Amino acid sequence: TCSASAQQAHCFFEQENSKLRERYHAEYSAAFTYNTNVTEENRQAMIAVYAEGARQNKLLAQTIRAANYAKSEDGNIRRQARMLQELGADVLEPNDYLELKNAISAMQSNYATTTVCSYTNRTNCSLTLEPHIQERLSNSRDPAELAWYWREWYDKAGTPMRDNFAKYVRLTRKAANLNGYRSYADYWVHFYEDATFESQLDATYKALLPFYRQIHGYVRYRLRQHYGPEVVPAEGNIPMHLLGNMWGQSWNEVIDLFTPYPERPFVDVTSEMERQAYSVQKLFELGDQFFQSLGMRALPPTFWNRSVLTRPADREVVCHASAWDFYQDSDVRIKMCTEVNTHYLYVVHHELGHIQYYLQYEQQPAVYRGAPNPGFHEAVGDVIALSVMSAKHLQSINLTSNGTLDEESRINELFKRALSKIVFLPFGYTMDKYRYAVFRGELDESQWNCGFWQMRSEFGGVEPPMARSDKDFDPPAKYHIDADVEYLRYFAAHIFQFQFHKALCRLAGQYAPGDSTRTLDNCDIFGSRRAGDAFKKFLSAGNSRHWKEVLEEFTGETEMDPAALLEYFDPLYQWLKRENKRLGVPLGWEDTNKIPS
Ligand SMILES: C=C(C[SeH])C(=O)N1CCC[C@H]1C(=O)O
Ligand SMILES: [Zn+2]
Repeated sequence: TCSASAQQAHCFFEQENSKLRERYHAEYSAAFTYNTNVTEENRQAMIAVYAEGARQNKLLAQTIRAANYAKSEDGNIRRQARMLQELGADVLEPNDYLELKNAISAMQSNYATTTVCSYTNRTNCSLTLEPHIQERLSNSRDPAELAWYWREWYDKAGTPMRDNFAKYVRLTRKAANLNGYRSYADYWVHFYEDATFESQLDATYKALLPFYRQIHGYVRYRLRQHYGPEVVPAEGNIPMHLLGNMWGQSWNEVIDLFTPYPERPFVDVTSEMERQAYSVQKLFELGDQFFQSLGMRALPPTFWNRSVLTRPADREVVCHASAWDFYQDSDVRIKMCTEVNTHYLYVVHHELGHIQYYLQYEQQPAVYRGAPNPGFHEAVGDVIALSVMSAKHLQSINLTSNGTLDEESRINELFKRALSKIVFLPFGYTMDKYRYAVFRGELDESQWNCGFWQMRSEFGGVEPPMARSDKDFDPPAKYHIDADVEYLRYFAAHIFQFQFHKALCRLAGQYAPGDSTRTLDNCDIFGSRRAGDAFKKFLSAGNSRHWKEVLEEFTGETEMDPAALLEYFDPLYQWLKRENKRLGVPLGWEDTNKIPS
């Protein structure tokens, strides 16, 4: 046993980490069974396994506290002790814990099983978000049809979940307070190990707002030209049902409505993939080959036979894409309802980024098998996707003919990328600023819905297609709000990914400051072992070291910094400022009038 050995603390944590491996394996196995077969029996079984894990984690935290390991003179022991003492919801008494897990899984089940009625055939009420509703939001150009699907989804996926959400707010607040946090928001932010991270979030949003206002103004102007002044205001909020995404978080699905140079050739990857009869399997093989080209890990055989990569015909699943680590040796899987199109080409790479991170840090003790900054985990796949989506790479895999773009095509491409990367920022900012306000009691429960839309308007200049009130409850119409998934990680990832991209492109010889033949937006790191080595070193540390240390070794920086993002998009930013001035496009927006003032 450990007590005899001189390295008592190390022996203790080695033992506990091997037990954690088995507990995490059991928890993620039960959760995967539920997520890939949404039944009441599987939901209950998952909650039972989590409840047992919570009981064990509580005992472990008490033992660590009693032994005062958090004060050890060994930094590694201190770090592990501090992390394992953070109990989160596990601190709750068993009945509160069960009530919380039941509320969250009820919201997740509702989200996963909600179907809506067809606009064109009201007796058919079997339409699912993926693929049916998303296809209509991307391809319909009828504002009435788009408003129909928007309202159907929010009324059925959001409003019925108000009581579960209220329970979730009450019980997460109780857990946070029992753990010594002022609120669940403060508990969420502590994972960034940086007391100033929330103010950096505010500063980054403000730094990018001028660029976003240029995009927002131009899109509103072009949408108004297409749909007319009855549908799109000249200076007000953009009605979000026109933007090609249920939550207005990315607008690239409907870029054909506002392509800067519509006569210029466009890299329409979706139709090219269809023409070449691409399979779902092929999308994952592309991603797998990319990581292998960098000298990184190949997908293990178990990935291919244990993942759920398309929606099964015979059972309900949680379609929202996710990557899973079963805390064994290379037992990693993805669950998603993949379709063959550009959107899922991105999502496949995003999820494979999580998988690669799992594989790179799997030698770490269980407690360190995670990212030191939640934003890192969400950035890995996106960095690879930045190379994949470049004209140079798409040509190398025969998905486009021209690998180098003339200035006008380049503006089209940069605009399309900005419609997901820049447009996303006010959305991501609002997802957590709203929940922080709710968790901190700054937004009264009577204002939970109107406050949500007020913030979407204030920070992003978008609004619902029709009036909403506090009889509605719209936030749970977004997966992450049902599933208790914090969102700052995605905002941070949208900034970090350009810092990673710049460092990797430089290592791959694909980028040099001031060299117009090697710019960030046409860099493709495919095949670069130098880039791969640096990425492996960064990822394999897992959560064993502070994120600023591993970031500095990787990119030379110690902070989240939008400079690389702004450099990537600079040609577009300059173009938009000139074009909006030339067209007389008004910038900015007023408060929404879709909520009672
Ligand atoms: C693809 C995933 C699973 Se981690 C996701 O939730 N994402 C990826 C980008 C933003 C966010 C979203 O869909 O809201
Ligand atoms: Zn992700």
